[in-house]
Amino acid sequence: MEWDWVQIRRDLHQIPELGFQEWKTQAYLLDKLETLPKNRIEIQRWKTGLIVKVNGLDPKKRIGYRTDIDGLPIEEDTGLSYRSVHPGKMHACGHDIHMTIALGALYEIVNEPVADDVVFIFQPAEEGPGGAKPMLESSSFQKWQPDLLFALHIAPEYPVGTVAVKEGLLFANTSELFIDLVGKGGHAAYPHKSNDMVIALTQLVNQLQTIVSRNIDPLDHAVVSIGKIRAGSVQNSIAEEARLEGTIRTFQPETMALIKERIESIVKGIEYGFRCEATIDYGSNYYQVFNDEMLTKQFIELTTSLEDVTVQICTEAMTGEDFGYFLKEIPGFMFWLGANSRYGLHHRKLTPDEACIDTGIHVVTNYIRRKSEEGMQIRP
Ligand SMILES: CC(=O)N[C@@H](CCC[C@H](N)C(=O)O)C(=O)O
Repeated sequence: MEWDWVQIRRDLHQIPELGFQEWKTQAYLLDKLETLPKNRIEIQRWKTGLIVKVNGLDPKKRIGYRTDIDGLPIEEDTGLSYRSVHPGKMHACGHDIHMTIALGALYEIVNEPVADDVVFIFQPAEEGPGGAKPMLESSSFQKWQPDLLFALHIAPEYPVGTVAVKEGLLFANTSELFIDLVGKGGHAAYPHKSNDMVIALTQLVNQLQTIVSRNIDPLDHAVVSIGKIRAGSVQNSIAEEARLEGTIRTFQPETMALIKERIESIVKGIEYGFRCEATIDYGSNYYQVFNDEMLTKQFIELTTSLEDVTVQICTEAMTGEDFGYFLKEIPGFMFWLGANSRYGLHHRKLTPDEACIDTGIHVVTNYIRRKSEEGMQIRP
């Protein structure tokens, strides 16, 4: 049976689910896989994710391809007829496209198998709390652990038909950041009898913004972004509690440690200065995405030879990806796939051009086929 990629993408787009809650998504993927010849594939469920092995004709190695499957807690504002039916949740990072491309490549390989086994990994919780690390450590993953692993991420800023990649560091080290402040609430007319957490929080936000500008070597790179703040409950009451939520990004692991040290000092100062109590939680931390040099070089060569695909060498980005944990253990790489959207990743109006799905399937399938033609070899 022929699959309609655009329809699949739209179906998935409508049902975004947060990390480790991707039950409907898993059921949808299983429904599709159910229609494939039973003797060609084997499936393992892992939490809300899936690991699917397409059996090779004469397997000498396992080639792995990974997609993430979760959505974000963002209210969609695209106005699309197939917009999210889950209020407050959206596929705003392109994982609906990623899943469709994975299904597409899987379908191609099932219909025209290669010599080697090909393992397709549908990984939950990339946006948080992080599915890659526990999945990598699971017995399900280890049963079919691939010898090499690759993945893609859509890139709204590149036109469709573009693959952007580089050897070595591609994505940053990341850490989430949650800080809670507790002071003393009271009537807005009696500020001297309270410890106002609105003031403490705004001071804290401003002071955190001095870390990159004043403590980090200008030749190094780092980001401290606060994406959400919350304090108080009503306009004429002094806020007793406040919370900020953000993220830290660095290219060097040591810079991450330095930033955390500075955050802790600043928070101590806020506690002292505003007579409040603070707690810091670093949430989930992701290891940098570091592309294997030889495999990336070879991927560039193999992809450059494709008609209608332009390969660009990009610079590293401050985005994070828990795919970095896989690459720490298994040789492989990640690349950007041009998706041409006026609005960027994590934007409520993100609208990737669906034409990128065909390019993605083509690039991924071509790499798997060419790699399998090499026999035992993993490295070029
Ligand atoms: C590609 C992408 O956008 N990835 C996310 C990964 C989230 C990491 C974590 N939740 C954090 O905020 O630190 C990103 O935000 O870069």
